[in-house]
Amino acid sequence: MKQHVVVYKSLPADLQDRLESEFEVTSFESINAGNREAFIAALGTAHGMIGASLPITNDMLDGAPLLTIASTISVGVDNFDLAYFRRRGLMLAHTPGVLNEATADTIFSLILASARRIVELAELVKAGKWTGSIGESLFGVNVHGKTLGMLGMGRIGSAVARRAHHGFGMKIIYHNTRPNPEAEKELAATYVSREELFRQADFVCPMLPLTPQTERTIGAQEFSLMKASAIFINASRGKIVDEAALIDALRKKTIYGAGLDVFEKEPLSADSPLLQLPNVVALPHIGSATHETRRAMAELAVQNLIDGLRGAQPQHLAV
Ligand SMILES: NC(=O)C1=CN([C@@H]2O[C@H](COP(=O)(O)OP(=O)(O)OC[C@H]3O[C@@H](n4cnc5c(N)ncnc54)[C@H](OP(=O)(O)O)[C@@H]3O)[C@@H](O)[C@H]2O)C=CC1
Ligand SMILES: O=CC(=O)O
Repeated sequence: MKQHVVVYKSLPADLQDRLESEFEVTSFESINAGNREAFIAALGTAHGMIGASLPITNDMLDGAPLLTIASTISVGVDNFDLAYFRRRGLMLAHTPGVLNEATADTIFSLILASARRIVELAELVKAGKWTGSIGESLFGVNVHGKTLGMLGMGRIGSAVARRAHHGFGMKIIYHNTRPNPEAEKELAATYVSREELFRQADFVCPMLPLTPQTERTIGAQEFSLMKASAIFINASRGKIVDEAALIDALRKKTIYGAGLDVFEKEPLSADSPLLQLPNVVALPHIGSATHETRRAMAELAVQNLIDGLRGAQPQHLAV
C-alpha cells in the first residue's frame, strides 16, 4: 500500500505530480479556519507532511501516529516543537542554503530603502507632491563606508556581510554564539560583544533563528544602546524583538529608522503603529520570495520528504 502524504501549501505542478506518482496525496493550498479540521483529520493517516507558514502544534501531531517526517519549505523551524520531534523520533527536514542569496538581497534592499528613504520619497512622487528639489529634511544617510553589525553570522548573515564588505565598503562587526573564522578572513569582520555591536553599528541586523534563547532577545535595553543615527533591520523573525520597545524607540527617534520583513504577529495588522511611522519600511515577509528561490526550496523540501519516506537520510534535517 502507498504511503500517505499531506501537502499543506501549494507546490509547483511537476513536484506535486512527482509526489502523486509515488504516494497517496491529500493536498491543501493553505490551511484556514474552513479546512483546519479536514487537515487534522488527514494527518490521522499521514506518513509524511510538507508545507510552510503554519504553526504545527503537538496536539495536531498526537493525532498522526504513522508520521515519520515533516518537511518544511523554509529554513526556519520555529513552527515546530523540536523537543516533541526528538521525543517521538520524528524527522524534521528544512531548506537551508538555497535561500541565502535571495534573502540577503531582501535584507540589502531594506538597508538601502531605510537609509535613503526610498519608500517615503517614492510615495511622495506618486502622490504628485514632487514640486521642486527636495529639502534637507528629506535627505537620507549614507550606506557605503558605514558599520554593519550582524547579530548572527550564519549562512544568511554571511551573505549580507559579503554584499556589505565587497559591494559597499562597509566595516563588518558581528556577534555570534561562537566566532566565525571564515567571515573574519573573507570579510575582515570583527567579533565584538553583543553590547558593543548595538553601540557601534550604524545598521544593526539580527539574523538569528527563533528559539527559546532568542525570543525577545532585543528590547528597550538594546535600543537604548543604539546610536540615534542607527537603523534597525530585521528579516529573521519578529518574535526575537520586543516590538513595543522598537515602536517606542522609533517614535522617540532614539534610533533613526527600521527596515522590517518580519513581525511579532503576521500578517501585520493594518492598524499597527509601525505603519504610521515614516521612518519604517515594512515588507510582507518576502525574504526568499523570488520565483527561482521558492522553486529551489520546494524542490529541496520534496526531495527531503521522498528521501525520508524511502528510508534514506534526507539532505537537511533540523531534527
Ligand atoms: N525573512 C525571511 O523570509 C527569512 C527569514 N529567515 C530566518 O533567518 C534565520 C537564520 O537563517 P540562517 O542564516 O540560514 O541560519 P544559520 O543557522 O546559518 O545562522 C544563524 C546564526 O545565528 C547564530 N546564533 C544563534 N543563536 C544566537 C544567539 N543567541 N546569539 C548570537 N548568535 C546566535 C548561530 O550561531 P551558531 O551556529 O554558532 O549557533 C548562526 O551563526 C532562520 O532561522 C529564519 O528564522 C531565513 C530565511 C528567510
Ligand atoms: O522565513 C523563511 C524561512 O525560510 O525560514
